[in-house]
Amino acid sequence: MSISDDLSPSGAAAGQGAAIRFEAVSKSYSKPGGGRFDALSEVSLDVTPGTITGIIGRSGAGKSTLLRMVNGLEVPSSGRVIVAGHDVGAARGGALRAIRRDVGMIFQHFNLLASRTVRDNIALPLEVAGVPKAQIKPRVAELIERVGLGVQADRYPAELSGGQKQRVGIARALATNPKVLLSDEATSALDPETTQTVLQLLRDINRDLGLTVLLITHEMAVVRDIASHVAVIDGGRIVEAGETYDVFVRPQHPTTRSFLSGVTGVTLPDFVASRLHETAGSEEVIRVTFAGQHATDPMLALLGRDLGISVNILAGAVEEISGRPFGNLLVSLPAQRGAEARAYLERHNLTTEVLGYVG
Ligand SMILES: Nc1ncnc2c1ncn2[C@@H]1O[C@H](COP(=O)(O)OP(=O)(O)OP(=O)(O)O)[C@@H](O)[C@H]1O
Repeated sequence: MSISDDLSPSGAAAGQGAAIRFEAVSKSYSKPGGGRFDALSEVSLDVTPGTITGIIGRSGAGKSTLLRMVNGLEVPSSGRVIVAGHDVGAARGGALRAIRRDVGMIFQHFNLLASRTVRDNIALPLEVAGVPKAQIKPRVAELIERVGLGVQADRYPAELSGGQKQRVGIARALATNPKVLLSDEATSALDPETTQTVLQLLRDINRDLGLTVLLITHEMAVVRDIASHVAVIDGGRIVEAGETYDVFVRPQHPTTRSFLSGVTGVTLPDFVASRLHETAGSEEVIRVTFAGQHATDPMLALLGRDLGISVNILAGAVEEISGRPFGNLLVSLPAQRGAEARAYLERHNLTTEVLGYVG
């Protein structure tokens, strides 16, 4: 059942166009010793229908609080969360239940019932929704097929691997045909290989069902691998948001940069990192980011040819984000020519960032 079948029209005009809209959402909690603590401050974000959108932040940044507002598990202290045109915080009773049917959720620790088989875990939301038994059976079989658990259908959670448990979680979340799937660190407890298979399943579901996926994570690699859009949250505020590719290529905020330094290739070799300092030295160490068609351009060779500046390559990688090439190089060059070299590279649409100095 869709939300609109069940809800009063009062909120219907709100949040048009966005699958989920956060409108100046704040949340504060009482502190044990008195006073208030702001877990979220004035968060505004539109999640485009059909996208996979990642919210990334450190522990305590407010990710879970934000996610849990989408299905009404948390209520904003001020502001509104609009899902498919309806104000979640204002919904009660049948209206809130309808929203929850339209918003599936998967969890880091799977949250399966140990006493129920795979089949019966997946059936649970349908039972709760009052779906007739005769309809539950074929629906569960279809879901088991979709997540590739045919062999395990009659096993209990304790007999499954982490990846299989998460597949059950995904099937259960899809049972009521939601429009939105929330993912709360769904791959954080899984090894890298299993993570990739679960991310692939989420991608397939997003593509095949046109479902909007909103995921929270503290790993930029997850965002890179799956999300078309990303919002970076820091201290309860969104500090940067946009298409993943743009945020990777032109990160604006230091928090975004620090998340990116773990994934975009390229960590400084130890022998350079240990000598790096902030005050001027004879060699400047810079990060050069290449995007789109420039990823394969021999810009550093041109720098030598046009300006006579020779560059040492310290580390580098070219990868693909949202199907587009993206390269990242760490180089050192003579510090007295640094500004000139960076201006040249920027003129050729590369992005540069000074990391420090050696010598
Ligand atoms: N019920 C609550 N009462 C008081 N403080 C809370 C409550 N829930 C969350 N907080 C606080 O709000 C802040 C944000 O918590 P939240 O769980 O949203 O962060 P998070 O980014 O999801 O972190 P993690 O990745 O560690 O789960 C934290 O400082 C947390 O301690």
